[in-house]
Amino acid sequence: MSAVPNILSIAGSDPSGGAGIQADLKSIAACGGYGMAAITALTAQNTRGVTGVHIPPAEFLSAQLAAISEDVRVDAVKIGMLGTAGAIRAVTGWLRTLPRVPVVLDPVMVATSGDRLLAADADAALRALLRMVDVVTPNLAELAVLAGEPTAPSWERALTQARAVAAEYGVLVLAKGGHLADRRGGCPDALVDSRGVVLEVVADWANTRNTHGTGCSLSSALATLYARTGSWPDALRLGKAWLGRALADADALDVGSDAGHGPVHHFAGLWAGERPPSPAALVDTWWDAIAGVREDIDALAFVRGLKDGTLARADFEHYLRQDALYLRTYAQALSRASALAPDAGQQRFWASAAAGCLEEELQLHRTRLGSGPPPEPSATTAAYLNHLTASGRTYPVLVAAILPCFWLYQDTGSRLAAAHRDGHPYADWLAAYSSVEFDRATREAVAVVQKVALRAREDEVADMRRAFVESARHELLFFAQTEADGDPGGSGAAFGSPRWAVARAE
Ligand SMILES: Nc1ncnc2c1ncn2[C@@H]1O[C@H](COP(=O)(O)OP(=O)(O)OP(=O)(O)O)[C@@H](O)[C@H]1O
Ligand SMILES: Cc1ncc(COP(=O)(O)O)c(N)n1
Repeated sequence: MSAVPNILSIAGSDPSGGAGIQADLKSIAACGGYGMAAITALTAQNTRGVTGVHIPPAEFLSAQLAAISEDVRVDAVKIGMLGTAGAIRAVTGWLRTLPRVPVVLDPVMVATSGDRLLAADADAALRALLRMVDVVTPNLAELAVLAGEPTAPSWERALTQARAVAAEYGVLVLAKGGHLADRRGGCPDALVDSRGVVLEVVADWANTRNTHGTGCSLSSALATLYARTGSWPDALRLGKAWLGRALADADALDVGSDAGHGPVHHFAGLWAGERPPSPAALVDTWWDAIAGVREDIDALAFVRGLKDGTLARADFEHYLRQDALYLRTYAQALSRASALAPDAGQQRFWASAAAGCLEEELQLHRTRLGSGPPPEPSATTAAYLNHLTASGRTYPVLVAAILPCFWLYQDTGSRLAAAHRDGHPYADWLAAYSSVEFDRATREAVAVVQKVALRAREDEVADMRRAFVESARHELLFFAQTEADGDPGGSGAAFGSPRWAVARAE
């Protein structure tokens, strides 16, 4: 069996190419699927609105669907504009003839332009179809119609409506925040079941008029990515990241007049050399993979003592001395990442992280330890440094190895920050790792590594993930080391040598 899933869109045609089956086929291809389309309706529309709708007989829709399923394995279905109750019945009848297949329903009722795309008498048929699908993806107005309420005035209310719809129809509801009036937070979407939110993802707002067809695009991306991953939350994470890229670059296309809403750029990532979204390349899944390491870090006597202030001063100073050694080499790793970076933005980010690491974090150590001679690295420190050094051969693996030091400190630091109180003996440490600046730097580091992972080859992505997990394990061991198991003079060969020159020469 091919690894490329066959995805069927049952939807209307938008001849201007931004919404409907045209958007679906582009989205399916961009997300790594083979796209098929059974057409429910022809619209005459452009970026400014719909001027006509022609609906072929429902029997002809049934004939298209039968022709497909008699010959082609269908791995997932996306349903968009249906137009009439007759078309909906044709689809429900056809779905009953199939073996179990994942279905995403985008309940297209009204276009962004305000034009009606579903007959008023089709309501009951649509509700019957709802019971047969896995996920329904209404916008705020459609969600309100399904819930039988006025449009939600807030995101919290939308989530309550989504939960009610999920319970009534036995489906997952993807509530979408694209039409939220309050734009202070990012643009949220949430996958909701009858018990509440399963996953919420928040994207930056794209500052563009060109949002025509975002709902069509997201729902077909979801169907495709579910067929590839077998997980609705993963499909949402990947689909939302992909759509964010398509929205961010929408203005690079020149489709329609300024008065209209143009399409998103479905192939923005692919044309820039990225691969179709892949779950392995999702940095969030790496983070999930180290959940056990994170729990172990929280459970360490060292971390608990750091939090409540009971940690012995000698243990903290031993840790700090090793950390000072570590940070000098870590700054070299950051500088090497800067040297290898493919563009000026990433080059600057890593260079400023290296400078920040040397200036601010080491300052903390100097204040605490004075300026005595550097100690020898313990075996634990040396092992971590050697891992960083060995990871320095390629940029993708290096930045993946660098990331846990940001992410785990930001994560641990933000939770320890709650323990901050006047007179806390380690207040300066707690403040350094829970600062707004460190949060921002960590978010940017995650975003850069995510960008690199999406461009990397599959074997490189696997190496990146391994390097990330390995660094996370070293972080745990680093926190866990105490004076007692340090081994001054041990395998500390890595420190103090021009390690990147060594790494290159190997
Ligand atoms: N300006 C924006 N910036 C970022 N994401 C957006 C923006 N507008 C819409 N989205 C995202 O696009 C997807 C579609 O959301 P929306 O709520 O607009 O649904 P829709 O109305 O069905 O779409 P359409 O505009 O195609 O009708 C969601 O993932 C939403 O979060
Ligand atoms: C054929 C067709 N299907 C769906 C939509 C909804 O998309 P949007 O709300 O972005 O206009 C549309 N305009 N045309």
